[in-house]
Amino acid sequence: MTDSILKVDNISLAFGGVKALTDVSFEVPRGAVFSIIGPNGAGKTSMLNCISGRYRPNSGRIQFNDRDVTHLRPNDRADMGIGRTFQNLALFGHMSVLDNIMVGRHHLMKNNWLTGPLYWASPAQKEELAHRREVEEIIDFLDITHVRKAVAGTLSYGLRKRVELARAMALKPKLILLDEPMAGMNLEEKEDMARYILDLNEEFGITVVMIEHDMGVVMDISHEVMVLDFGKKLISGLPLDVMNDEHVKRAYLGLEEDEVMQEAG
Ligand SMILES: Nc1ncnc2c1ncn2[C@@H]1O[C@H](COP(=O)(O)OP(=O)(O)OP(=O)(O)O)[C@@H](O)[C@H]1O
Repeated sequence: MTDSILKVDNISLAFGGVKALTDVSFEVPRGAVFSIIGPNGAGKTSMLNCISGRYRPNSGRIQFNDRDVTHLRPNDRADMGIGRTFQNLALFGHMSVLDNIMVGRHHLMKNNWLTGPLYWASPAQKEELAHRREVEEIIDFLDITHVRKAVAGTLSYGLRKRVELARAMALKPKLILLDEPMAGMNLEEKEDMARYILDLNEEFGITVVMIEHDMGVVMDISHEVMVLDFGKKLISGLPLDVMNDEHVKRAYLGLEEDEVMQEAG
């Protein structure tokens, strides 16, 4: 039996008359890179928002590590180990890279503003140092040491996306939700980001659920792929099986088989 870190059962979500998701069920194996693909408006971001707790589904159930989290708030889910990045950049542009990443760390710190005035007491100081060390490790891992003191807003788009990933990793997630991590990137930046995603999956053991439009990337780095179409699940399975599925080719890709394979590089 597969060990699933995430189990999504019959999730439905509507905005007024718009059915964003209809009875979507799937499981994400622990340790997998799981990609969600589908045309614009298919419900991909809505699904991610249901998992992170930003949206409350109208019906269905979401289990994380065998705990029902359907009714938990986003912060509680973050505490349990669900991290995320957003489709649009959500960094504090005026703050340094280091401070932006420390924000991601905040919820792990026991010594908060209440104990802040006691900063000089050694436990708080030790804790701060330990956090800094782990954050520096992430900075090193993502090769952003050279910009750690830079103001985030001044960095290139590709670098800012990497800082955002660092901030999500700082939360020490067991599961990370990535909403189009490569959108707007050039080829080189995409290749770098794909490498970091694979490494964080393999080296840090973080399970990845990712929305991505670039089929080459999806085919390259995913262990499993799910296709959404008009809020419904079309299929999920191994990348090649999904790409070769007749419904997927017709409904989503609109490509002939040889073109599909070409797209996948
Ligand atoms: N907050 C919201 N209020 C109203 N409608 C919404 C909201 N969020 C999503 N929708 C609608 O739900 C449907 C699914 O949208 P969603 O953003 O989840 O799709 P998507 O697959 O992520 O699309 P894209 O690839 O364009 O990001 C769309 O019809 C969208 O207009």
